[in-house]
Amino acid sequence: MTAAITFDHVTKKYLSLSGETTAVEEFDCSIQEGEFVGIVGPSGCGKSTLLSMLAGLFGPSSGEVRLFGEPVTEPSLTIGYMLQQDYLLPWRTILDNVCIGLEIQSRKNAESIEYAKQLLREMGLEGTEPKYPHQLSGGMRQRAALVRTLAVRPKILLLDEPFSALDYQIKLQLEDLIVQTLDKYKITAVLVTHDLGEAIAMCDRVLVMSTRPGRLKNVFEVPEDIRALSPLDAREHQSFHQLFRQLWEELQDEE
Ligand SMILES: Nc1ncnc2c1ncn2[C@@H]1O[C@H](COP(=O)(O)OP(=O)(O)OP(=O)(O)O)[C@@H](O)[C@H]1O
Repeated sequence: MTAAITFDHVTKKYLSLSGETTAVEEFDCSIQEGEFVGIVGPSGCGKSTLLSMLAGLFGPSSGEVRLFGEPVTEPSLTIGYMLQQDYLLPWRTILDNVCIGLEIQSRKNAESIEYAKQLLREMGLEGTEPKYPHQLSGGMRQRAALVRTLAVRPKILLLDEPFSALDYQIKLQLEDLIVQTLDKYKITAVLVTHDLGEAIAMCDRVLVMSTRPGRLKNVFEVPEDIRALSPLDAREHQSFHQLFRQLWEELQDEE
């Protein structure tokens, strides 16, 4: 079966006035359709660089990045990208904000607006359609950003530390919501995070990267008994603590 995502011997070097930086080196990995994969690693090891290449923002210096078997050459409509900041436009209502991707792609119509409204309801944002971003809490804004990303029906969702600006309780609620949504809409996802617990509680597999230049150092499968639980309940499970320690020790060697 063709993988949803393939990194094939990917190396990325940045050139700047201060010289050349090899961010990622010989990174090899395949992610199957419907899988949810976490990437953890020391600061600056190239995690965001990997997501940017998946999103088609720039290409690798060598090697190839493929989506469903096709080389990535430009930003793809099959990708949704969610960042730490919500980037909602303050002068637009929530409904107009969540429809912005549909507008850009000339796909805004009665059916797609109804779908956006359905997503707002599923994210617990019913009634916020006519409001403006400043009238919403941080957690609500981030949920609105998630709706904006999902409204264009991406096949792949990239999450770059999407919860790091939120308080702990809101973060756990959002983790749960995202896992349910990915499952419901059969979306493949990649999560970059510094929070090992978050990666274990949400993902099917966790990739550990080395210090820069980032290489794939190890891969940990999240046991089925954790994956069957909600991100909140997973944190109570014995296997969660074992895996947390393994990941922690793996990363200690890298700091
Ligand atoms: N546009 C750029 N030009 C030059 N160097 C860059 C550029 N973008 C990133 N880098 C460098 O490449 C390396 C990898 O950066 P990247 O942001 O991908 O790492 P990261 O693992 O996501 O980091 P963090 O965990 O701190 O967010 C870093 O050393 C960074 O300074």
